[in-house]
Amino acid sequence: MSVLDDLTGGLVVSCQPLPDEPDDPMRDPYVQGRVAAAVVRGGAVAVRANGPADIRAIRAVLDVPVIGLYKHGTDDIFITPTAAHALEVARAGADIIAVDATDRPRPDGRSFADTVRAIRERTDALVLADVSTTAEGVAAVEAGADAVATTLSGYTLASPQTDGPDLGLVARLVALLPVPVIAEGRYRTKEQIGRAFEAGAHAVVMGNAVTSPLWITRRLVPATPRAAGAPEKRESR
Ligand SMILES: CC(=O)N[C@H](C=O)[C@@H](O)[C@H](O)[C@H](O)COP(=O)(O)O
Repeated sequence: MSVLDDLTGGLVVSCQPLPDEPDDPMRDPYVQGRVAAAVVRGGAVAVRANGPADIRAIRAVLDVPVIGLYKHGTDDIFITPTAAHALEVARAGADIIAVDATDRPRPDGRSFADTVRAIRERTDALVLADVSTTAEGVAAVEAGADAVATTLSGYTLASPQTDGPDLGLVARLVALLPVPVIAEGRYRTKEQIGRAFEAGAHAVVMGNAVTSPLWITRRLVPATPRAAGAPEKRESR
């Protein structure tokens, strides 16, 4: 029995401030802990969170599985770029560590397979490979990943740049891989969640559409007459 079984057929909610918004008022471990508690009360089977401080704050108040990651740096690979980042995530209480497994150079020069080996030597936490293509998913499993997520489709040169989720990638990975495939990346609606499960997803991760008031409000405001001529990034006081 693995912690991945607890995610089966469920909604995972990603509780993170907006990455490109240093002043996102949600950037606060206490706040993310409350957000995580709320989504679990609403039925989320697990949460995904970024950085040791947020992961610790969430772990302190919740028993559900935590998928942890550590966004760091300005290189292409910034989701848990090294084994050292992964171990910090595990120490903070994550059960599953999300690691960029795309086919791009890693900042420390190691391969994804080496990174997984180094993680395995030091922790029992599982490794979730965040990929953008079918080939990356296959390679990630060969390298020892316990599960694969479509998180990075749409964010690499090798993947389609679409507004919606990459449901085709979910289906292709499910057909090829012996490990759970998690659908993640731009899921916004119940219909998209349903289609991901029809494609064989083990679980679906939803982020900003649930947990970012800043992101949600910015998408709604342009529909109002007040928005005409208003400065683009206006925040409420
Ligand atoms: C590409 C990248 O860095 N994705 C990150 C992964 O952890 C997060 O910034 C996303 O918010 C999250 O995965 C899900 O968010 P949404 O459901 O809004 O796509």
